[in-house]
Amino acid sequence: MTEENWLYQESTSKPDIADVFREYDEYRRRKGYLARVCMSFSCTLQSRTQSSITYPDVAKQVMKSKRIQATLDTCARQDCPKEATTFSLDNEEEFEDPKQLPEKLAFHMKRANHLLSKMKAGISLSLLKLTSWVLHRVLRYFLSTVQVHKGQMEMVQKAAESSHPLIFLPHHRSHLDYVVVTFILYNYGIKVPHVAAGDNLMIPVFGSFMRGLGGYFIRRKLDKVEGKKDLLYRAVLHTYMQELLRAGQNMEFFIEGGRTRSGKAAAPKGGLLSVVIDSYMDGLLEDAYIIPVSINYEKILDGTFFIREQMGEQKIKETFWGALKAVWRVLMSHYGNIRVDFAQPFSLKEYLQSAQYTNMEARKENLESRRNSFSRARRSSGKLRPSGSLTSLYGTDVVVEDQRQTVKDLAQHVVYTFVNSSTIMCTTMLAFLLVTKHRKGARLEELVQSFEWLKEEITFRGRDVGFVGRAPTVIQYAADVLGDNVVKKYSVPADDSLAGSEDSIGTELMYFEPVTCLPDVFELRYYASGAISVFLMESIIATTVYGVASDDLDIRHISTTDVFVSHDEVMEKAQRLCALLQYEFLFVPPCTSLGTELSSAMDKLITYEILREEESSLHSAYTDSREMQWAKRFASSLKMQEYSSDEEEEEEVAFKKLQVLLDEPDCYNRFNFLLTVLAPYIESYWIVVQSLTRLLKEDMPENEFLGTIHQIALDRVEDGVAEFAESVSMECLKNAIKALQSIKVLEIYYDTKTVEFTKTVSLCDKYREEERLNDFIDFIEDCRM
Ligand SMILES: CCCCCCCCCCCCCCCC(=O)SCCNC(=O)CCNC(=O)[C@H](O)C(C)(C)COP(=O)(O)OP(=O)(O)OC[C@H]1O[C@@H](n2cnc3c(N)ncnc32)[C@H](O)[C@@H]1OP(=O)(O)O
Repeated sequence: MTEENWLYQESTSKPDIADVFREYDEYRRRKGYLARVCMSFSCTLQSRTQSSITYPDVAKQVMKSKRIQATLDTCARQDCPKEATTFSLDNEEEFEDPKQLPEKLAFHMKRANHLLSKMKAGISLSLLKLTSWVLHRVLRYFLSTVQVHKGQMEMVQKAAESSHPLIFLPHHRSHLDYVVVTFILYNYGIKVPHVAAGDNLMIPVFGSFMRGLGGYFIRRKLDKVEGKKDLLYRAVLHTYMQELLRAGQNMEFFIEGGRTRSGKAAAPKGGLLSVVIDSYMDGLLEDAYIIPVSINYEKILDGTFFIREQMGEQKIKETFWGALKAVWRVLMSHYGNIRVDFAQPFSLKEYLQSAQYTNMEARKENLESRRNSFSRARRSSGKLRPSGSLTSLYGTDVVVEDQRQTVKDLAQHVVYTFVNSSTIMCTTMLAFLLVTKHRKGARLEELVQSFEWLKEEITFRGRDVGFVGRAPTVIQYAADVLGDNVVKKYSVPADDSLAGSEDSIGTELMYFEPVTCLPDVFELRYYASGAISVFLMESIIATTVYGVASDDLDIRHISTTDVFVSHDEVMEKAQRLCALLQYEFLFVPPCTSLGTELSSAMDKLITYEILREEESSLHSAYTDSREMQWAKRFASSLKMQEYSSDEEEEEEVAFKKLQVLLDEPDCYNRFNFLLTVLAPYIESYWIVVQSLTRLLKEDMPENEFLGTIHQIALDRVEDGVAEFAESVSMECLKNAIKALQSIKVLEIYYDTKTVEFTKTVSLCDKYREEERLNDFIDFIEDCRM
């Protein structure tokens, strides 16, 4: 048996994991020859067949809907010479030339029909059957298994038995994502979803297939002209989705709005999700089940498209020939195993109700009154009304901020769930170890030790790993799957200085070395990113402790020096670090407080004996005057004076301090490991904040600023001074600018003095003082390894 086959057998030997290919084969084998031939095309894994499921065309209902009628009226009136102030159709006398109205109405009606026909899906059962049959054969060319968790599939099937639509929200990594999700659902006898596809995918032949398999096409930017809402387009999309939901159709969309370029989840978009929430608010939908999905690959199929973009190059446009070439490349390669995780389905209704209790009372009242007012409106006269929405995509006015937050919260909850419930594949584990613990490379024995340690850490934190088997075999397999451009694998004689093990002189040792130079390092980092979420919060605390104690802490070797940091300073600065990295990671779900999560991460570091907590009073706690001053400032910011009016008492307030213990190898290694998890990001952010001093002299066009910092990052790598080559990541630099804007260090405005109203970056007033800006830069500088 070859090594690969062995691993294939092993990886599906977990009792709760099913391989869709193998289940299909066994099912067909059990059925006998005749049945096998007859059911060749229609075979699904479950007794419930797809033939009993219907996929109605809702186009007629869309065009007849009140929302579309009212929007047509609005658009027609907007085009007429004199604007009307009301949406009612019976106000024609207000126009200079009432004859124009029907003409304009007809024009917009034609446009609405055109938009809808370009958008809508047309699911064909025969095409689904044929595609499933083809996929069962073709996918095996380049995949070993498509694994699902049996318990999860049972939960999804149970949810599908209810009368409510299922909303699948997957993490978007590859073009194979939607194929695999529909393929699995089809095979498990679940109604396949309608999937929102960006209109860039409307390419000849492929586009038509996609429609027949559930794809409907949406613009990736709703409004063609910036600042002007395309009301008709929004209304068509909104109504189309609502009618699908009303008809009980399942849905799927990629809430991040595109494939991840870094391997991490991107900030979610709220447009399509707002329609689902709006449908519930409108009373059109009694309930729906939300199902976050994560699709985990051993090797990503989409090649290295993201490397170009991380290096600052333009995205390549999707074309027919490009798609054909990609299919051919995929068929000629091997991509190992895929594991698809469906998180526990949750009821939208229950989520919104519990959000009402946990979130602000005000939001609750808004939602309630909104729902009630809509029900009243529907019961009242049959007159046309604009049906403008307050929570959603189609708002005739501005979406209320409070309602927008409800949608954002749900979107973040979904992203948090799919990131934190994803299975960690063996390639991710190997890449993660190679960018953190073994950046300079390691012998197989060393990697085996680290691999087993990492597996234990992952499973201890309640996450699953996507393989079974002995670590040495898994590591070698993972290195082969990742390929030579990511991990170099070679043999070295045991007496080589690299090997260094005395008892193995004369034999050969396997040595693994990550490729850490540009641009290939982005591929390595891409895979490694999948494991960051496991250690994220602990890494934030470790990085902050290091930042706070940087003057006294030398992490180059084990040290027995007593180093103390203030507990509250660490907590406060950790929150600031999270705010700075807000576009890189989602630290906590919206229903949880960041402070609580940081505290429990700190408790973990205390348990590992990296930190020791000590209680002490303010006046004796710190010999260092900087910390003393900080502690006093912090005390006053906590409004201690409310409890103690005189200075004497304030001085006696107990403060927690933390001793940093790096005298044991285990603690020292873990602390260093935690620092390396975030270190490349810190380096990118440091490059950006350092460059802020340029803005002290004058504001800069945003593109020029971004270009300058990208060039600085590239030069640092070329000059050999960059610690991490991946710090040049364009996505990271852009995220840093967005975060600085969000925490009000930077502001971006349109320069009206230029002809094209150039987007310009400038420092916020507070940071125009050099001293203040330097303080801020120092904070990031201190966190750098
Ligand atoms: C067996 C067989 C197997 C084979 C099987 C094959 C399957 C064959 C299927 C093919 C399937 C392909 C699938 C490809 C996969 C992709 O193409 S992924 C890319 C396309 N998908 C997406 O982007 C989905 C997520 N994106 C969104 O939801 C975005 O919001 C939209 C709808 C695209 C719009 O984006 P945008 O124009 O950038 O605007 P955005 O700022 O998000 O907001 C738009 C409006 O939404 C509303 N909105 C936004 N956020 C909020 C909020 N938080 N609260 C309330 N309202 C909000 C507002 O009205 C807002 O307008 P404003 O009031 O701000 O003016």
